[in-house]
Amino acid sequence: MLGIDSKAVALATASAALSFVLCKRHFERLADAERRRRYEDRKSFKSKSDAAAKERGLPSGTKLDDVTTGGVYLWDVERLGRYEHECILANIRRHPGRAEATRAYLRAGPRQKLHFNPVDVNAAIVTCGGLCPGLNNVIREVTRSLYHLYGIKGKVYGIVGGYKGFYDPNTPPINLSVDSVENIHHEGGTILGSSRGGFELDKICEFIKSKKISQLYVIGGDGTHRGAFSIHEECMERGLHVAVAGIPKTIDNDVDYIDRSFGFISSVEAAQSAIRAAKVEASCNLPNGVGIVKLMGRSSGFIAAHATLGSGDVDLCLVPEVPIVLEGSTGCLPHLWRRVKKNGYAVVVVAEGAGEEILGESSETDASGNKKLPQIGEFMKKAINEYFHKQGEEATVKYIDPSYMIRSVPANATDTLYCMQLAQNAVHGTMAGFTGFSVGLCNNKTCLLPIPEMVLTSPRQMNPQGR
Ligand SMILES: Nc1ncnc2c1ncn2[C@@H]1O[C@H](COP(=O)(O)OP(=O)(O)O)[C@@H](O)[C@H]1O
Ligand SMILES: O=P(O)(O)OC[C@H]1O[C@](O)(COP(=O)(O)O)[C@@H](O)[C@@H]1O
Repeated sequence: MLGIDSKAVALATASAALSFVLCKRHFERLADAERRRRYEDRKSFKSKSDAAAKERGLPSGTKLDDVTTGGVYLWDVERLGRYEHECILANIRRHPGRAEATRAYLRAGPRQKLHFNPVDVNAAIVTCGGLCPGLNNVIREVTRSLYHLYGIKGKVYGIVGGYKGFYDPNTPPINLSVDSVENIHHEGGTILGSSRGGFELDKICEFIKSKKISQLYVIGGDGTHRGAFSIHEECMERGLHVAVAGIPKTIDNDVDYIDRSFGFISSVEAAQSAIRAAKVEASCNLPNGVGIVKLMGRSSGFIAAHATLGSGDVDLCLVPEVPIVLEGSTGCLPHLWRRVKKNGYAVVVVAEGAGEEILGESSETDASGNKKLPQIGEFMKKAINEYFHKQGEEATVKYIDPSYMIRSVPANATDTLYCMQLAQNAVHGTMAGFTGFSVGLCNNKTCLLPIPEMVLTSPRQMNPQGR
């Protein structure tokens, strides 16, 4: 009797273990398939954007390995010994079992030898694309560095309203002086104004030539940097003696190679008040309150993810990098239902570029050629209402879109300091004669970065599986 029972127990245990293993394998296979699908999605997104970049005739990312005034600065570490400049190793991560080329960037900072005589320097500053906290700080610090650190005797032109301001008679340039920029860093936006679209290389170069400009500071995102590099190349072509420096601006934090873009931290901070408001609305409005906050992030969810993690109050965060699953065991609607049933309310943060796989890609574009985005916030509001209705209850969904409020705030102290470092180092770079470069924090050190390479892999995305 005892023998039969123990056999039965052993059999039952073995069969339970087997079904556990099979079940586990099944779920592992499902998880693998999902990971694979996401990987393929990301790969096809990247190859599409690379193909689009090629079609639009963007710079191919040529590497120059010499330090000249026309140089772009990306070196193999083995060759660093040939130069007297300090470099910062770029790709410090090593994948086990994979050989990697080591790259390094030229460290930014003042140089002993100046290429330009400060007496002869006329400069121009332009801000392009969407707004971002810190634009005024950069304008202020470039102007102050030119006059205070290097004592230039020429003019600093503020180009009004983006690239068009180089040639639009309705928006003539303004003169920037140490006095006129003294207090601008307390304000959001840009005192110069900005715009999308409009880039007439010939007219821009004509302006540069006619005003005898020898240094151009271009503050903008990947589109603006593509323009900046074209200006640099055209100036070289025409034999104009001009140093062109980019200062990367993006509220979305999607310019590649840099640790973070200026203004990003201020925006994440500004998003906190919207999330707090959504929480108050959701928790006070019965029945079943849900607060949705839409944040910027065209093709990457850096702001949404950082604001979410920084707040600790968000139940669901949707980003472009992770396809949205609405229903089913891993669906976000049942998840929200469970959160509301447990806590009485729920808070959702959604990046504006999330959910294209559900809503489809728009064929419309803005003046710069950036594609318009479907209305994911409104879509989620409707989907949540319908889901609760299907469960036999009503939800009270409040939708908040604070996008412009978040990018129009002044820079906080951290970004103010960062903007100062970027601006000063852009000026150090141009005064030393470097051109066609951008400046940014790389592994926590300010570096001069090669524009063609930087724009080739921008916009970057978050790695949802990253650490
Ligand atoms: N490939 C390019 N070559 C030259 N100018 C460009 C290019 N792409 C965009 N621009 C110009 O740069 C400016 C800003 O571009 P936009 O895409 O709106 O913002 P961002 O620079 O923030 O990406 C616009 O005036 C646009 O016309
Ligand atoms: O409505 P606008 O001014 O075109 O700006 C909206 C877009 O600008 C962005 O802030 C990014 O702009 P930039 O690439 O110019 O930094 C996106 O997040 C957003 O989609």
